[in-house]
Order: sequence, then structure tokens, then C-alpha cells
Amino acid sequence: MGFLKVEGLTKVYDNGVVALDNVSFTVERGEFLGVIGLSGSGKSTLLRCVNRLVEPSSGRVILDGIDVTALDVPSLRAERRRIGMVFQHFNLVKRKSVLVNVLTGSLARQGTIASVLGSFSAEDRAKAMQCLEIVGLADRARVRASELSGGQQQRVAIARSLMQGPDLLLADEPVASLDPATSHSVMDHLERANKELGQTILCNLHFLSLVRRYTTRVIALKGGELAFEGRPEEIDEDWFKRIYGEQAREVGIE
Ligand SMILES: Nc1ncnc2c1ncn2[C@@H]1O[C@H](COP(=O)(O)OP(=O)(O)OP(=O)(O)O)[C@@H](O)[C@H]1O
Repeated sequence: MGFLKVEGLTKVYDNGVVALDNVSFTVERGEFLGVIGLSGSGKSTLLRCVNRLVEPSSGRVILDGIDVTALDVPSLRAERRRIGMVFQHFNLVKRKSVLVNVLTGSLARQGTIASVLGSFSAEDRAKAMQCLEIVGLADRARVRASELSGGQQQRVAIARSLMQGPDLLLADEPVASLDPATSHSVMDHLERANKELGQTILCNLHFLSLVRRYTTRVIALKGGELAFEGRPEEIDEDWFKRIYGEQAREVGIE
């Protein structure tokens, strides 16, 4: 049991900041796990340790029985093909077209180096167009990524992740810079990836209303330590204050 097992994960940055302190939790296949906590509580560090964009100082990350923390570089690269990532700042190649950005999701899958459109197969191009249709951006395929709005860019990032077809998707504050309507549209796409494609999702979120609406389970970090683990509806006022502090007030996104 346990598709993703995080065991005693600790990250101490070079400057001495303890960003994660002995964090352990398990995620089952198909869960949509929300990760919450104050700014600086370690949420991004946690997501980045799962695919070793940040190297953990100690502890283990076990994905589907494979100890990710013990892999050498080539094996890690192969394993990362199963792990998608959607970042807060979109992480697109801005001067490339929307379609090419989505196609790079297939590079993660195939491990090939192809930087020009011509080197992608017709099959891949058709699939990339399908992924763009899912996020409602097929008509923008030829436009440069830099010409899209923030919300559209985030949807391109999701299309790229659909193209990759990961087993595990790490979404690091995917709606942090988006308006409420666009936030819901992006979250709806993540929900479909979860429910219809069976992707297991770990998603950092600032708004509890989104956590309640979209996630199946939640963990909270406080000062790098695990402060809560449970269902979204269990986060009552008491828990809210324990996670965010006595002075905190909930602000929503409708
Ligand atoms: N590269 C780094 N070098 C040194 N310290 C870092 C680095 N990255 C993050 N930190 C520190 O580690 C702690 C956790 O940061 P992290 O970005 O994981 O928090 P977060 O919960 O994702 O915050 P936010 O919600 O603001 O994005 C913070 O104190 C931060 O200053």
C-alpha cells in the first residue's frame, strides 16, 4: 500500500534554513492531495524534493515501490518521465509556439531531444492538438507562448502535462497568480486529469476554499513540520488557527 511514501523527509538549505523537518506521509494512487501552510512553511520544497529538483538532506521518497532518493542520475531521469510538474510561473519556453510547448511533454515521455516542430511525429502533433482542445486553446496553437495571458499559459502547462501523461503530477501553486474564474478553470482541468486519467496529484494551494472544493485529502506544513493530515472538511476553525496562526482569517476564492 502507498503509491507515494515520504519517509522522514528533511531539507536543510546551505544557508542553514530547515525547510522540511522529518516529514512523513503516504499518498494512495488516484488521490488529489492538497498541501497547505503559511508562506515559507516548506510546501514548494516538499514538492521539489519528491522529484529531486531539490535534493533532500535526509529521508526517503518512494514512488510505486522505487526509492527515488536512491536513484543515480540516468535512472532518476527515467523516473521523472512518470512525474509531471505544473509550476506557479508556468515555465514555458516563451518564444516557442503553444504547440511546441505542449509537444515538449512528449519529450519527457520519449526521452528524445527534438527542438524543432518538424522532428515531432504527426501522431504526436495530433495528440498535442487534442491536449490543447481539452484546455480550450486549440485555436492558439501557432501563437507564441509569450503572447498568452497568465491563465492561458497555465492551461498550456497543463496541456503539456496531459501530453506527458504522468502517473504523478506535482502542481506548485498552479493558480497563485490567476483570477478566481481562471483559477477554477485550471483546477477543473487538474480535477479531470485526476478523475478521468487517474493521475495522482499533489497540489500546493493558498486558498482553503479551493482545497475544500478539489482535494480528497490534505496535509499542512508549519515551519517545515507536518501539522495536519486529514480530509479537507476536518479543517475547522481550530485547525485553521493551528495551521495558520491565531491571527489568521480565512479569505476565500469563490
Ligand atoms: N534555495 C533556497 N535556499 C535557501 N533557503 C530557501 C531556498 N528555497 C527556500 N528556502 C527557504 O526555505 C523555507 C521554505 O520555503 P518554501 O519555498 O518551500 O516555502 P513555501 O511554503 O512553498 O512558501 P510560499 O507559499 O511562499 O511559496 C523558507 O524559509 C525559504 O526562505
